[in-house]
Amino acid sequence: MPLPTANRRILLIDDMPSIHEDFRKLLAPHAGRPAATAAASTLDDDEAWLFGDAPTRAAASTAPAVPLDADFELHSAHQGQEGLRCVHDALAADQPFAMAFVDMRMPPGWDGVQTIQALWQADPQLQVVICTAYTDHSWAQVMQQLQANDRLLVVKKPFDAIEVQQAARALVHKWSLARAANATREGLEQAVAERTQALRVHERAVEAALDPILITGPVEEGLTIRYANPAFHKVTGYTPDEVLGRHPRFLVGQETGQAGLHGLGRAIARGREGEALLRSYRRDGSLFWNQVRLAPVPDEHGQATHFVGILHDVTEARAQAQALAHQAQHDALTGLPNRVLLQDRLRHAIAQARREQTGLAVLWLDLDHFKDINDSLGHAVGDALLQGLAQRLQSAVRASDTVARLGGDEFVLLLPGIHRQGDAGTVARKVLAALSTPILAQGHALRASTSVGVALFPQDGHDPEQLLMHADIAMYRAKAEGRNTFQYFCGEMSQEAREREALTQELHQALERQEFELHYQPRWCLASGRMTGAEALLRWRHPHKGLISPAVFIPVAEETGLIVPIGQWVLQAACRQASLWRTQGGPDLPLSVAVNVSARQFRQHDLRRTVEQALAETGLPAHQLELEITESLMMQRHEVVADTLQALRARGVRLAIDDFGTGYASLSYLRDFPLDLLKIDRSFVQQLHERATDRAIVQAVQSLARAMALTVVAEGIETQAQLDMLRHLGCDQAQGFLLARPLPAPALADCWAQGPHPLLRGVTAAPPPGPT
Ligand SMILES: Nc1nc2c(ncn2[C@@H]2O[C@H](COP(=O)(O)O[C@H]3[C@@H](O)[C@H](n4cnc5c(=O)[nH]c(N)nc54)O[C@@H]3COP(=O)(O)O)[C@@H](O)[C@H]2O)c(=O)[nH]1
Repeated sequence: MPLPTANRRILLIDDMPSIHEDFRKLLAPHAGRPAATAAASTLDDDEAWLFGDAPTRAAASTAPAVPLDADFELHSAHQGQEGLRCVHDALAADQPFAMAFVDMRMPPGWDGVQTIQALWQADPQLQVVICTAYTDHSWAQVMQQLQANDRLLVVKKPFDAIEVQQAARALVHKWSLARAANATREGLEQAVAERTQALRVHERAVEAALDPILITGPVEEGLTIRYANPAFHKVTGYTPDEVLGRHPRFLVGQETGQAGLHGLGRAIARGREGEALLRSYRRDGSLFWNQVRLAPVPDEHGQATHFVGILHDVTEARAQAQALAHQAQHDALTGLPNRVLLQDRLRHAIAQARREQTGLAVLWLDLDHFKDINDSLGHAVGDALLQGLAQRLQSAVRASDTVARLGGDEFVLLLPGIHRQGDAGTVARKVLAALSTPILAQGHALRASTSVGVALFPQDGHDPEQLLMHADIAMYRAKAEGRNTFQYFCGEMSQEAREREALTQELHQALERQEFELHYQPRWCLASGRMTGAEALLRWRHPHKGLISPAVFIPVAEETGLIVPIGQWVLQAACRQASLWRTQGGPDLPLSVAVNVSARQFRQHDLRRTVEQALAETGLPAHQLELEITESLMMQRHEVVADTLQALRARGVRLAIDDFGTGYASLSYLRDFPLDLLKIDRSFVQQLHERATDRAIVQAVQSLARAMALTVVAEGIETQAQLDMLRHLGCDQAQGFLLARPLPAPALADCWAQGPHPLLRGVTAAPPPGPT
């Protein structure tokens, strides 16, 4: 530490003014003298100037003064009290005196001893010279009273100039040294205090840390534990006493071959930091995942004297991360792999198939009529069905196969190691068979038939996207083929899929551009031969392709949901037309109009409101509107369908079952639903002559309907023979190409105007024939 700037401030306390003069000459000879004089002075001049011829000076002159390299700064006080004030003032101004010359006898004030005691009390650093010719006390007593003789010199009068100067020089220098030593000591003390506090902070941090911390000795001493913080005990269950002196490896139990341990070992050997994830064990034997960070503590030569190990129990975080990863790759409802994981597995399976020169199959499954179940029985039942289905599928295939759910009712099976196309078909059949037994879903035994599309690697695609797309396309074909079946992908299907997509786009546009129109197929009363109503049949007047049959686009409209807005339009247009006929023909033209309503319209739309709106806007009496629904609709949740039908019926709308006899529903719906008409499907009509069973069915339907006061309409009559037979069988009404094809609205009005149908004029219905 550098010496503080030299302090040459001296305080002289003496009651004799002449003494002050003498000291000034001796210690500050240049003060008040012109610089040139001072520079030119010689030793003799100085002596003469200093001591002159005063009595005390005569004695002093015996020891001539040495020229000073610099003046001292001399301050005067003539009494002890005054001297003390000077010391106080100097300290307050942060300009302490380095030393003081104090006269021993200064009547009437304090004597030298009292003065010095007071001065030291104010400034313990002050160096003091007692100046005296004699003393009232012995020197031993003086020294004993002052008790600090290392800061005290005695100069006896008469003064020796050299002695005074040397005392001044020496004590001023001593003051500076003492001051520097003090500063150094204080600095050191402060550094030690700060360091101690810093250590306390670090120690506290280690103690308070939530993560376990271990400190070991060096490798040479076996890397044994020297310290374990409280968190170590909390996390592992081991007390410090149980671990001190042990190698930290004991935490991994028998699992000393862990890769992480090798990594840490290398870091320790190189004296570097290391990190590893270790399977570790608590005192109670339970596993915890331990993220260890190890840091050497090097000495001044870079040698590690200790290692600090910070342990982090990541068991929970790891479990959460794993759960999240699982969640990201699995379907929450069924727990099956989702699309992300499926694609990953598919990529691996393709790579493996390539390596092993084998094949694989992708089966795309879509539940038949799942939406009906979901909407009619509720989502909880739908979910339970999907869960049951997931289990069924898993047990139908091998553990090495993947069953994934892509969402909704779409599942995919990935079958690696398929060598022949037939093998995939075998699995598809197995799956269909597995689903043939009903699945119990929240108390409902549901038969979940499915349509399956099969795509094979390598022939149907080389990457996951292509294979999935082609399996999906094949599934659509399976659906088109009547569902509950499977189809292999073939090239032409891609074309079909593209066409279906294009058709969907065009249907959207058709709705916007109002390219739809309705044709009306009349229905005739077999007894009177008069037209009773007409079935509204949708047509699409395509700007380039001409008139398109609904058979082409209705299935796509149903699939895509477009049937809902299209159906709304049909209902409006049919009611408007029937109302127009009524206006034109008056009450004499009480034609009812029949509108086909698809199951999807029931599902996705508030049909009651649509019907109500159509009737209200067109003014058509409700009893002139007939809604044709299919038997499959009856399969849906009874109460919902029944409620809607009841409400419509209560409103006066008539209800007909279309294609009667082709669905799978139980006949109980005839009892449960408020029906008005049964329309016998044309498949029974067309072979009436060839098939006695069809005749029997028609006859049975007729009897049933009569018993339930329902009107029976036979549709699809193409020949006179069919007409005759139906008349014999007692049908109420007839519809078919024989009588009239679907007609544009104006043509239908003309047809009505012609009165009873020529083929039905003057004929009365014959009694039903006997059994054949
Ligand atoms: N949801 C809706 N479905 C509709 C609507 N309009 C029609 N459709 C359905 O489209 C299917 C095909 O209808 P279309 O081509 O109009 O055929 C109808 C008749 O033309 C046809 N028909 C009538 N008589 C005969 C016949 O003697 N021979 C014969 N081969 N075909 C005949 O039958 C169809 C009417 O059938 P159906 O509805 O079952 O009474 C068809 O399924 C329509 O339902 C619509 O607006 N919405």
